[in-house]
Amino acid sequence: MEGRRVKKAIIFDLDGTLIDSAPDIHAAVNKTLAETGDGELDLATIRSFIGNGVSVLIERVIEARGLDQSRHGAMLETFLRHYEADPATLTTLYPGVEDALEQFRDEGWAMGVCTNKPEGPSRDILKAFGIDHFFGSVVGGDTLEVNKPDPAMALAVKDQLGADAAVYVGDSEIDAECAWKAKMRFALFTEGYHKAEDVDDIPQDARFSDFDVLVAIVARLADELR
Ligand SMILES: O=C(O)COP(=O)(O)O
Ligand SMILES: [Mg+2]
Repeated sequence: MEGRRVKKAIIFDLDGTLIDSAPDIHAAVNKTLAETGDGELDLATIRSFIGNGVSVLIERVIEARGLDQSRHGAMLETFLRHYEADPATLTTLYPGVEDALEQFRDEGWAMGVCTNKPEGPSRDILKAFGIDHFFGSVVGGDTLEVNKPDPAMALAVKDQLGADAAVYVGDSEIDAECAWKAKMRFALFTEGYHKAEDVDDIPQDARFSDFDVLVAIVARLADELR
C-alpha cells in the first residue's frame, strides 16, 4: 500500500532574507530620535540591531544613544507610528526572490513567513511587493506570546500550513536556533543581517548568497525530510 504523501513546507524569515528592510527601519528610528532631539544612528548600526524584534531594537537604540530605558515604551510607540506609516518605500526584495517563490509555488510547496517583525507591517510589506499571495501563513513578533528563537513561531507556521515537515530559510543566528529547536532543516542566506564574522560559525544545513540556487538547495534538503 502506498504511504500517505508527506506535505512539505518552506518557512521564510522576512528581514534580511526576503527583503532588505534596514533602510526603512533606519529611517523610522531616526524620525523617532529626531522628535525628541536625540540625534541619529547610521544604517550599519541599525542593521546590526535587527533580528530580535522591535522591542529589542528600541532597547539597543536607547543604549547606543546613551538614553534612559525608562523611555522605552514611548519610543517604541513613536517608532511603530513612523514605521507602520511608511514600511516599504526604501525596502527592496532581494534579487531572485520573486522567481524563486514562483518556482516553489509551481512545484506545489506550501510557504509561510516567520518573522520577529510585528505581523501588521509584515503583511503590509508583503502586499506592497505583491508577494503576499504566496504565503499561507504569516506569524509575526506580536502574533504569539513568544519571539524567535522560540521554536513555537516556526511550529505555528508549519501547523497553519498543515505541513508535516518544513525547511526553514533565514539570515541569522536567531533563525538557525529557531530551526534547530523546531527540528527543521535550515538554509542560511548569507547576504542578510547575521552577526557572526564567519558564516561557518552559524549552524546550518546549507547556505546560499543567491536565490537562484535556493530551489536546488531546498530540493536536496527536502529529500532528507521525513
Ligand atoms: O524585526 C526584526 O528584528 C527581525 O525580523 P526577522 O525575524 O524577519 O529577521
Ligand atoms: Mg532576519
